[in-house]
Amino acid sequence: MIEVKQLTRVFNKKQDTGFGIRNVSFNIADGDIVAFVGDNGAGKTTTIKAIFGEVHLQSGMVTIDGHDLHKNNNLQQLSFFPDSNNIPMNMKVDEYVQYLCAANGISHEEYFTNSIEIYELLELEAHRNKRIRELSAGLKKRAIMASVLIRKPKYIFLDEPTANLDVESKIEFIDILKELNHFGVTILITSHIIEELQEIANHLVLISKGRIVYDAPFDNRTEKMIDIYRKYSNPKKINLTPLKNVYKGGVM
Ligand SMILES: Nc1ncnc2c1ncn2[C@@H]1O[C@H](COP(=O)(O)OP(=O)(O)OP(=O)(O)O)[C@@H](O)[C@H]1O
Repeated sequence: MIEVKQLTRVFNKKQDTGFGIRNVSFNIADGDIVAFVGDNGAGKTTTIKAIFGEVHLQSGMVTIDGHDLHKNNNLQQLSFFPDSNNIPMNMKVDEYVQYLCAANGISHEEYFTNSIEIYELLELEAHRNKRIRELSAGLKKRAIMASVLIRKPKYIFLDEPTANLDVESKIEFIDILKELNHFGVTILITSHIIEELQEIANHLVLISKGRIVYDAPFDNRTEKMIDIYRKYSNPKKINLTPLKNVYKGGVM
């Protein structure tokens, strides 16, 4: 179990109005697929980076099975699937994967054996010696997925893994996540495509303006994530008057 406790990071001095996250707390039980949902700028990436120790916190801590996540190599049980802009573009795919394996205590033998299977799964074999910046958006996501899967982590945190993917690749990624969960991998995933989260999540955490506004188990057979989002995230209703003013005389 991962316990996220009272994480606070505000990015300017005005604690009341500054952007960031405030007292973010929620638990991730082993075996869960947590949908972490919020609008642009709500604080999802900041929270995930804070969990991985990549954001300096003003307060809060994260534990794994009751122990500090950031001590005794505990963090190696987790793997982060970052946004494609946050990966080293000049590295070759295989260099990137090997680097992350080495940094997370994976032996060269394990990297070698697993990489053969995972490159085959993700159809990356022909691209492993290409620089990441040369890859299409979809292939970059596959390279990141390879770096995650080869390490066989117990927990995976995915920040918009399906953004920019075509429909077929999205379905493949979701199928991979479902299968990983059957193998006992615990998952936290952010996405703006709520339909795909509806399909796989069994726990929903909503964040709005840096605060958790909803945190509960989710049953996709009886609940609609979009309805919970509308109720708790309080999305602003767009003022359509300017559009009506432009179009009131009819179209060209
Ligand atoms: N290093 C930083 N310096 C200043 N402000 C930051 C920094 N990192 C994040 N923020 C601000 O904190 C808020 C939360 O950003 P974050 O990237 O966590 O949102 P998000 O929910 O992941 O959004 P998106 O869906 O657009 O990716 C935003 O207003 C963002 O501008």
